[in-house]
Amino acid sequence: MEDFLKQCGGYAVIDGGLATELESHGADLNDPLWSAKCLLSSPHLIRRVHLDYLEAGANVIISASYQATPQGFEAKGMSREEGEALLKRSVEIACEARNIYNDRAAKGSWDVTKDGNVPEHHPVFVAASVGSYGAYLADGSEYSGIYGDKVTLKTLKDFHRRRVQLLAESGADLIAFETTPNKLEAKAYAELLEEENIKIPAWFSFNSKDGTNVVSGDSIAECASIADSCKQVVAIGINCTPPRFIHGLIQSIKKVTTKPILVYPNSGEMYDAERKEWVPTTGVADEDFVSYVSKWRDAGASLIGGCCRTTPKTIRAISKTLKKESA
Ligand code: MET
Ligand SMILES: [Zn+2]
Repeated sequence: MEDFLKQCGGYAVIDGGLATELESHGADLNDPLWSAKCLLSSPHLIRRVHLDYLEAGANVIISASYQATPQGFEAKGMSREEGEALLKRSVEIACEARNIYNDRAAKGSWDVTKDGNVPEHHPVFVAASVGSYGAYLADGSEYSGIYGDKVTLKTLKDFHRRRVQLLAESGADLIAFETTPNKLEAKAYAELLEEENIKIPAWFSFNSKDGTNVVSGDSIAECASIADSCKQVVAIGINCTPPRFIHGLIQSIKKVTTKPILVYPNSGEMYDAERKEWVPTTGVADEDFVSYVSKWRDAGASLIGGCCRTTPKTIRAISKTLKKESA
């Protein structure tokens, strides 16, 4: 990760919301598989959104496997082999987007973007997304972190094991454990990475709704410490959390780790778990989002991007800000 950050000029740009951007291109993700539904119906659209993020300046693109699980595909009537192939496909699509991007860079044949910017060629990592158990349940519990007493460390490890094994062999550069809502799940990830002797690095990213704790109420310091103790973890941070909470969370994480810190907040809009939709008007405008970027960087974040409801426009603005300041 240190080398990669150096190649990126000190700071890396993470992509923006994948699922919500797919939706704004007309994909209907009202399904337990969420963005993974597009692996079946419109892989070309996933590739296009990855490419849009790359051309906007992203150094890390995150695959469409957030809510893709062997268990979820099986529930759709697919065979084990079909489900596993689709999971790997999510990473292949991201790698294809990177190839197209590198190819265009080599030939200098960019699509000039709407605002007249010519993209620059930059290093790219493909991250394989792993959403939480709560994301698989698709009942909003990834934002409550409350799984009930029946869900133990073993339940979570068994649930995640196969997907993690598959993604580790998929050609991705790292595994992105995203939107982790509690410390039990962080512990499950850390133990799995060691038990399975996973060869690619990982990042652990948590979500918060109060700026002090992760969504379950577990302390961010405890969660970040679990990540810090795991040797495969190369970066620790926060995603899908309103921008206003990020600064304080970076400070809390910094107290317990020297590993790079990543942040990719959502647009600040609220998610209505019952209606399964984002409530507009509750968020911050792109310009306001970007005005936070240098503060996050100064507080100690070295990978910065956006999560749900952020767009290539947000990412382009983040990239410009970071570049300006490291120049
Ligand atoms: N990388 C995932 C996405 O943008 C993160 C979702 S957080 C609920 O689709
Ligand atoms: Zn999100």
